[in-house]
Amino acid sequence: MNSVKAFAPATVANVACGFDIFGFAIEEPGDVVELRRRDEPGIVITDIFGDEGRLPRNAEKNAVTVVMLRLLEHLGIQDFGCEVVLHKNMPLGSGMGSSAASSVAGVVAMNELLGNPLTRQELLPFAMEGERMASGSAHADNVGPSLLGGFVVIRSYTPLDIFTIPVPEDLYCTLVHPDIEINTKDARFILRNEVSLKNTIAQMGNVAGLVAGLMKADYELIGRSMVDVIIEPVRSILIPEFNAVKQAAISNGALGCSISGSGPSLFALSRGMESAIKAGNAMQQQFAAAGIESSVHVSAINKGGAVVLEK
Ligand SMILES: Nc1ncnc2c1ncn2[C@@H]1O[C@H](COP(=O)(O)OP(=O)(O)O)[C@@H](O)[C@H]1O
Ligand SMILES: N[C@@H](CCOP(=O)(O)O)C(=O)O
Repeated sequence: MNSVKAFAPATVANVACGFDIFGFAIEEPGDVVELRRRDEPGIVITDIFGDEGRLPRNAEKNAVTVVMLRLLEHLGIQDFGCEVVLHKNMPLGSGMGSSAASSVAGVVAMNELLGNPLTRQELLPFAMEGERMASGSAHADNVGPSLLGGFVVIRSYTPLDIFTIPVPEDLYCTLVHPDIEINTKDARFILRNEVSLKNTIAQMGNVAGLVAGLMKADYELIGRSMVDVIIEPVRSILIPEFNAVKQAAISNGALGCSISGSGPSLFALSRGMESAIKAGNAMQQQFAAAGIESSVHVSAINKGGAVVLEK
């Protein structure tokens, strides 16, 4: 095989109460990567579209290629050469798992080009290395769902224990990206290291409630459990109009609303697509009233994750 094209979707990490342990992918947008074998050794980024020239062309510094380098090292493959073209289909520092989508598309495409030596689950640690490079932390709540699809739970990081749980068929996500940028590294740096016992108890109740609500298709329970008493109060300060936009979503029928990943995007979950569209319109209008442009994506939960488009 000489060339491969792969797609990896955007993701919503944390899902309110599950900092670093919950995430799901949406259908669109997603990054697309094209790999083409070349005779000379080395991984070379030949083109990146959609990044306004902002992303590094150095393979060690770009999330899409650093994962390929680590995979080749692990497999003991030397003198391998390929050209990489990245189609960057989402903004950087968006809270939509932008770096993760590149890492996952990169590692899936490379694995395919090599004849699939590793399973999807086995690719996860390599995709996490892209997150380490981009944000200083190898968190799996974006790369996990982008790679595997479904609603992902990371029970443990050491050892890595990750699984998916079922979600109700009629559950829809509204993802609203205001036209501002927040770096995940910065948004992690401002978090406190200590959590009170009172907040730990509240958060654990909501984590349990959200898992049970999703598995039992209990929409009311899902909504009641989308409460984050630890991270959201700190990070929401970085997002202009956060409270008003969240309120707009809930007043317009969303089950719950919180920060997507480290922000600035907000996500809401709703029962049914119509309700999700209505919440999205209200959220966008609220941002617009404050002079902030935003884009809205409405999607079911993506069950399959990354896909090989061509080979
Ligand atoms: N292929 C890539 N796509 C997106 N960001 C990348 C990529 N490669 C490196 N980065 C770096 O990662 C950082 C953005 O990642 P992050 O803040 O996690 O964004 P997001 O919250 O959207 O995932 C930026 O510093 C960017 O330069
Ligand atoms: N759990 C991470 C998720 C970051 O998501 P991103 O989409 O902002 O990269 C965190 O909250 O830091």
